[in-house]
Amino acid sequence: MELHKNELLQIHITGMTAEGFGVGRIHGIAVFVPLTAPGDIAEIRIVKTEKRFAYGRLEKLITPSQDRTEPDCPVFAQCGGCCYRHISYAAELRIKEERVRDALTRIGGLSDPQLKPILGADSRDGYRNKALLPLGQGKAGALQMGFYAVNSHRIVNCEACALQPEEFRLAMNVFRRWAEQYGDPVYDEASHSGTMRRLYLRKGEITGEIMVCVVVNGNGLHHEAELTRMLKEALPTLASVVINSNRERTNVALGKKCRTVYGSSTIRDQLCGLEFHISPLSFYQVNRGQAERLYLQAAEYAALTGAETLLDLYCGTGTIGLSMAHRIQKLIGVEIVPEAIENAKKNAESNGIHNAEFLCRDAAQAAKLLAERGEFPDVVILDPPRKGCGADLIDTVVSFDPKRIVYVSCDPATLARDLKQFARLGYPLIEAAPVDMFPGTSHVETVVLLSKGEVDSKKIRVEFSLEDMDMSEFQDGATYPQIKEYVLEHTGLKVSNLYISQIKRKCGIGVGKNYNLPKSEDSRQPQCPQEKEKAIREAFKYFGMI
Ligand SMILES: C[S@@+](CC[C@H](N)C(=O)[O-])C[C@H]1O[C@@H](n2cnc3c(N)ncnc32)[C@H](O)[C@@H]1O
Repeated sequence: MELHKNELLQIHITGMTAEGFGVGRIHGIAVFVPLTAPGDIAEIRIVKTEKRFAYGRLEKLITPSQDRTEPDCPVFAQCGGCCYRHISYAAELRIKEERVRDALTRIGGLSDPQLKPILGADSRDGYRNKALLPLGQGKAGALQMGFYAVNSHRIVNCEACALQPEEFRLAMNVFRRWAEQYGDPVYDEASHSGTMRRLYLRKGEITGEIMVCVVVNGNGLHHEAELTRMLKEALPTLASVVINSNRERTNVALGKKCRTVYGSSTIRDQLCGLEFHISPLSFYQVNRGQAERLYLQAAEYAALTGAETLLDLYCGTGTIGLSMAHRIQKLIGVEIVPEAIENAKKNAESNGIHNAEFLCRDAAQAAKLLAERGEFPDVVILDPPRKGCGADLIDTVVSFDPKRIVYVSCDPATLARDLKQFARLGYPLIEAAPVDMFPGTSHVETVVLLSKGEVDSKKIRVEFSLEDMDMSEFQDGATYPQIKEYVLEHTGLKVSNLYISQIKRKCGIGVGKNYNLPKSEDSRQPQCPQEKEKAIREAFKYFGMI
């Protein structure tokens, strides 16, 4: 049976995708429907069909899921920021925990991963200490500021975001007023013209210090002094106003150059009883309260005795390692962003920590350098960006022969991929603990312990069968929607299932025997253009499929 565009059908939603779309099956075909929830029985209209799945639009709820709640945000349906404001927090946590388990079994090949119950947050709202808000021009010329709609670069205008603290609402308000009177032209992505690209806000939750940064296509703004004056009036704890220059024609949000217009070039916050200085370009966990819980879990897994050398790879401003520095002999932190390393050194000094060394390098290169220096850390902490660690780094980390490896990840798919390699090299997963760092949104963090030694063979069996899986329409590794999302996010290109399946064939990755093959020898199927092939291959690499 096939599904047809515009068909009106009934569906029972049984699961949720990583992007936060409800998913159910009609005639055995998976249908993804935004704004639905597991347990919903709904009337939907098919809006797009692919060979093995389809997208639907919610038309009418017939029987709502018991998990449903009334969304408390006026732009929830349009905004790509949150995807769970229509269900209870308990249901959100259940879905996220299941997502981690699913990645560990489906991608990581673990038949029965040891998973702790997910660590939920005290509050779903007001937790974000950082917001990077794209700016645009509305139809009537008004400033647009908010988040992008799902899978697009269309700005959903927002006056106040529930995830953010009150000071960000005030800063946004001031910026709008200032822009109306004094603002430079808003940046236009298509023509790469105009000046104001983003409003970037940060808050030190404990100190209350606020940083306001404007990202510009150029060197500055014509009326910076006016902006500072208006911000100071509205925000008594304003500590820093910064201009970030980003002249690149890319989706990368921040440029490399910052100029402080007012106050300090950093703001301060406290984490695990220590004080941290944070530059605009340095990574800092967006949910401070949950970061403390995550670090506590990481410390428990690290099981430090006081005698160890601890290697903190991807250390940012040094937060994880420094929070454990009093329980070790020596800390080595590695990070690629120079400003973050400067912060880390200052953070060690201002907290009176003298057993730390920080290296500004690529993690894989630094690990090799340490091996050459004959430094063999006893415990390694890894906290990479979403793309994960990569094979080279994993090899070097294993060559240190550490007692324990603690891996903190913000992407269950790449975590699972990397765990598979660690397991092959003798470091199986002992336990994983999901932590909800980003309530309301689709993201979930996980901290895991890997260790050598005798482990129950049942827990580390690395094999799986597609037939066992509930989501059997998916191929090995990432799903087609995940690949599409990755490609769109990283290159701005839209790729079809046909193109993905063509490149899968080229790479020797299994696709269904007749999946997307031309119906006859001489039928003229469009061929994936080179640019898209490159982007799809990058996505395959990212998900560990090649
Ligand atoms: C998820 S953050 C973790 C930061 C820190 N551990 C924390 O908890 O705040 C990942 C960090 O890795 C850094 N990074 C990205 N690619 C890197 C690379 N190839 N080598 C070293 N560091 C890298 C980023 O700049 C960022 O600070």
